[in-house]
Amino acid sequence: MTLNPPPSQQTPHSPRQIPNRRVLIVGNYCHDVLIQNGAVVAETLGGAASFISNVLDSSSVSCDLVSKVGCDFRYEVSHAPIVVPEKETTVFEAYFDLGIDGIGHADRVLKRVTACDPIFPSDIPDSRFDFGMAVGVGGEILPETLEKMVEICDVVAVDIQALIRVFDPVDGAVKLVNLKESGFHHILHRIGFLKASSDEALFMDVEQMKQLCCVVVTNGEKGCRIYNKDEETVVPPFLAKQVDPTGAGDSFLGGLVVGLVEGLDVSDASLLGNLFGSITVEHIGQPKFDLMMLQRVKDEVQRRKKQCNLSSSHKSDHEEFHARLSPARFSCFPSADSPLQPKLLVSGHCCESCDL
Ligand SMILES: Nc1ncnc2c1ncn2[C@@H]1O[C@H](COP(=O)(O)OP(=O)(O)O)[C@@H](O)[C@H]1O
Ligand SMILES: O=P([O-])([O-])O[C@@H]1[C@@H](O)[C@H](O)[C@@H](O)[C@H](O)[C@@H]1O
Repeated sequence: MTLNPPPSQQTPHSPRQIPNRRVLIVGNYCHDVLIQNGAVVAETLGGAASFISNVLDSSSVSCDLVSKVGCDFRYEVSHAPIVVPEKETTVFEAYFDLGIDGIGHADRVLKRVTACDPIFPSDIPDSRFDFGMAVGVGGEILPETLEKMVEICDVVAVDIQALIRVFDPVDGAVKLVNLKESGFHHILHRIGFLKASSDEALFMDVEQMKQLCCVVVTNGEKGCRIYNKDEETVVPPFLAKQVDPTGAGDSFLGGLVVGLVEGLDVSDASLLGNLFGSITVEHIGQPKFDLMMLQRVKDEVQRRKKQCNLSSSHKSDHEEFHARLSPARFSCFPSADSPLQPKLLVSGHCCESCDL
């Protein structure tokens, strides 16, 4: 599958002296508090920006990151955030035993407890980028922020959660509004990719959106599905032992963009997304990717590119690439038991039996 750039991105930009920087990530870091049976079981660095930059850094893809936190921010990160003195860092509580949440996760109810400042257009550098990633978690991406991103980036990938989340004024519970009523609808024809989980996809018209941009719908252990104009592609998952689902969608998007930056087509890049998503659910908080696994992935990506250059008939065949990427072969399952395991552990599923 090849991507048709949106019309706004088909026109060449005015001549530039300075080459593009690679990837711009826009979204706030946050503090995540994981709660089970009324007790805090873990406090971790969160926010889509943190999971995505972890994937990009691990894959040696250079990125700039624009994120805001308060003075209370308590993590050392490789991409320094803007510290807003009078504000607190965004905090999310994730409850793992409250049943179905407002956004449909059977295993997680999210509440935004505090919110740092939005990210304004003036916070974003005036450089040009190959890829922009609009990945807010707590409502920090404004329509004018996304407008600036589509101006300065050749292709923009958007996580729908950055656009459609609203927060209960009393307890901060996350709810979703339809994309049409989100205040971003007028910009959507200018973006390249829209990523949604299967629960979030219920809040948009996929048939309409796939005519405007490439839509990627993730579906947990079942992998993902790509909708691009009239093409639809199912991309199979990888085996995983789920411990904590937090960050899977973010790492997926990181893997997708790594693949695109490396020159893979969208369906092959989505396989990388599935791979990083599957490894993320095996960890609490930020996953540390195994160095040997990362090297194998790099080698396989180069091999795949050569293969696709030699024969266009390979392009739609995922099976070999999928088998060679399979993390089961890299024995990267976590070794230690985690405190969340008894409740959240999902036994591994075989990708061959996927019924997506
Ligand atoms: N239990 C799992 N087993 C294997 N892969 C998973 C699992 N959960 C998530 N993933 C991978 O991570 C991606 C994103 O997960 P998903 O749960 O759909 O997103 P979100 O975290 O936004 O709800 C999936 O498309 C899949 O590739
Ligand atoms: O799990 P996921 O949906 O990919 O993404 C998560 C967000 O939904 C959540 O708001 C945030 O607190 C987590 O750190 C993570 O970014």
